[in-house]
Amino acid sequence: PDEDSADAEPQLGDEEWTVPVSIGTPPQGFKLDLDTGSSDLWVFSTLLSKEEVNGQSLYDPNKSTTAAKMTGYTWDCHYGDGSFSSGYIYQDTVTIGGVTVAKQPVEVAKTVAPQFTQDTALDGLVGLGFWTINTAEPKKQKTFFENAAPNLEKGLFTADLKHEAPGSYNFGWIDENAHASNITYADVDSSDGYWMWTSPGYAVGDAKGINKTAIRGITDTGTTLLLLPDDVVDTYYGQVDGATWAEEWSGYVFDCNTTVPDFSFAVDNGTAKVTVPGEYLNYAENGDGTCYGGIQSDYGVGFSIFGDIAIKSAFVVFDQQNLKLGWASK
Ligand SMILES: O[C@H]1CN[C@@H](c2nc(-c3ccc(C(F)(F)F)cc3)no2)C1
Repeated sequence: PDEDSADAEPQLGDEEWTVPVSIGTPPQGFKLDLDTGSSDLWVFSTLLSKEEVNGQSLYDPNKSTTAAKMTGYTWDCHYGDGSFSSGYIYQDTVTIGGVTVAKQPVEVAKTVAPQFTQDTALDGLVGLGFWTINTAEPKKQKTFFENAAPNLEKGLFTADLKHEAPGSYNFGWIDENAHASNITYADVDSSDGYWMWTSPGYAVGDAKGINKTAIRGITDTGTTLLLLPDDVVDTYYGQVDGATWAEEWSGYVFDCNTTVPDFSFAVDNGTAKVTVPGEYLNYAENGDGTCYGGIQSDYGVGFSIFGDIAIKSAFVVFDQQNLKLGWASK
C-alpha cells in the first residue's frame, strides 16, 4: 500500500533529507528532517522571534481546531553539531506519508539555534529514535512512530535514501521492489534510546575477506557522514593515495582527483555486507583542491555513527517491534 510512504527530498547536497508533514486542522504543511538519532518532533512556530526565522513555515496552534496545549510541558534539544532548540508542547494531529497520529505531542519552538535559522531547507525535525531520549518535561513523550506503530501492519519503518536523488521512507511495510538482496538483520540495543547495533567487521576496496573487528554504532539518518573508530579510519585512508589528516579541516582530506576505494561493513555474522561506493566517500570539495572524506573518526562520540553515507548505500529496515535493524543492497 504505497499510501504509507513519504518521499524524502535530498537537501543541501545530501546533507539531510526532509519529508512533507501535515500538522493540525485544517492541515498546516512543513518540511521536516526525519532523524533516527533523536526522539523529539519539533517545528518552527509563531512563538519564535522574527530574528530567528528566515523563511521557514511556522506552526500556529491557535489556527488549529485540534491543537491542545500540554500545560506545564517544555522541551529542550541539543544536537551533535552543537545546535539546539526548545519551547512548549501541544498535542495535535500529525500526518506523514499517509500515516496519521491524532494527539501527537508537537513540540513548538520558542527558541532555535542560528544553525536552524540559517537552514532554510527545514522547518523542524521528526525524531524516530526511542522515547527514552525524548526531552519533554515533566514526562517524556512517545515519538510519532511509537504512537503510529500499533495501527500499522508491521511495527517497522524503512529508509531508502538515494545519492543526490529523492529517497523514501515507508511506515509499516516493506517494499519488496525497493531492495535487491535478501534483508539481513542485526540485533538492536535500544537501551541508550538509539538504533544501536554492532557490525562484525569491514573491508576496504574489493578485498574479499573482512577485518573482523566489532564496530558498535547507531544508524542515524540525521548525521551526514560515516563516523568510525580511529583504527578503521586509519586503515581505510592508508589505502587512499595522499590522504592526510588536516588540522584546518579537522578531518581526513585528499586530492580531489584521487580515486577513493569502496568501504564495506558486515552485517550479522559477516555473511552479508553493505558496500559504500567510493563515489560517496569523496564527500565535499574544500575549495583548495583537496576534498573532505565521507569517512571520519567517531572520536569523542562514544560509539560509531552509520549516517546518511552508509544509509543511502542500502535499503534499511528499522524494526521497532522486534528490535532488529535490517540491511539489504538495492
Ligand atoms: O544529534 C544527533 C542526532 N542525529 C543527528 C542530527 N543532527 C541534526 C541536525 C539537523 C539540522 C541542523 C541545523 F539545521 F543545521 F541546525 C543541526 C542538526 N539532525 O539530526 C545528530
